[in-house]
Amino acid sequence: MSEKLLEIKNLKLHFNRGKKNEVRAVNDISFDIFKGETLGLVGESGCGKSTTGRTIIRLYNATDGEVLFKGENVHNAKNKEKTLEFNRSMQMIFQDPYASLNPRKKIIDIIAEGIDLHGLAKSKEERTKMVHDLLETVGLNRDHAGRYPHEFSGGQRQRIGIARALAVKPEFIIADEPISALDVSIQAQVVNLLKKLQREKGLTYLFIAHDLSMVKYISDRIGVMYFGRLVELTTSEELYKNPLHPYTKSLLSSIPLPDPEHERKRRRIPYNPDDHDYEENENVEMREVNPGHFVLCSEKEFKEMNATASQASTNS
Ligand SMILES: Nc1ncnc2c1ncn2[C@@H]1O[C@H](COP(=O)(O)OP(=O)(O)OP(=O)(O)O)[C@@H](O)[C@H]1O
Repeated sequence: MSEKLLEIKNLKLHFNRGKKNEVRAVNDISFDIFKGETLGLVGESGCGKSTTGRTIIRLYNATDGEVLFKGENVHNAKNKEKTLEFNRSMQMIFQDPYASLNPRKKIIDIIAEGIDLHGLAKSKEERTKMVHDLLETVGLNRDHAGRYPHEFSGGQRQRIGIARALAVKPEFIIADEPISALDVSIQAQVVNLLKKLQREKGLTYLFIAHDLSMVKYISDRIGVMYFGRLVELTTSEELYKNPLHPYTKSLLSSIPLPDPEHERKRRRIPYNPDDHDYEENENVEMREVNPGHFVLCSEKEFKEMNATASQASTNS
């Protein structure tokens, strides 16, 4: 899993740029996404997860920085064909499947939007067959093609959203809180469908979530965001076992524990951002504290983390 599908380099997205009240929704973040992996992106509401996803996929023009897809800059495509190819290769699944499905369109036309746009079907029959196959792929059936969005449950609508994304044979899918609007009983079904599709089609996911237990289950690696910054990035296992950034520690301590006895004693570890002078301190960057484990820190913090890590390994 070492081939880079996407490289996000010093990406920035500021709203109201140049004016007062500028919101640095994405503030200089860099990371790679490897082919075939699921990279989870977590953090509290408003930290910039959705804006990061939307900027990667070009729903927003980046204020600064680069997004490379297979080595090519997606914000600066060299011609119209390239732009269309990026549009096709990178798809998005949204949180609220109802809001993202046109209520006046039949399911067949919703799913076939991308097929039509990219001219992927040679005939009407082929278009219909493609939609029928897609419906079956996502666990629905061909009879659903002639119905309208309001005739479906939340989970079924999300399956329709997934079929629409798959219709153009993408390589990379951003799933932006795809299960948060669904009943808990349905959430695992949709996540399992996404995992199955990933295995079968070799898809790569950026999975945006604030439910920390579900994101652990689906992700190979997880990035933690705080106020527009990526503060930590490592494998799911390592993140939960050995969180290093104080904000990650605080965020993980907010997860309720299943055992009522432990849950009663659980306290959220406070996080004080004033402990880090990130805006002023140019010395702060993502540093690799352990192999593959990146933490946003100053050189001083980096040395302290390394000293703690070697102390821990001496003691064990
Ligand atoms: N279109 C916009 N115009 C101005 N500010 C925006 C816009 N969209 C988002 N923001 C601001 O950018 C910041 C990041 O928002 P974003 O939606 O990316 O966060 P998030 O982590 O995805 O949150 P949530 O989990 O609530 O979706 C927030 O301060 C938000 O208010």
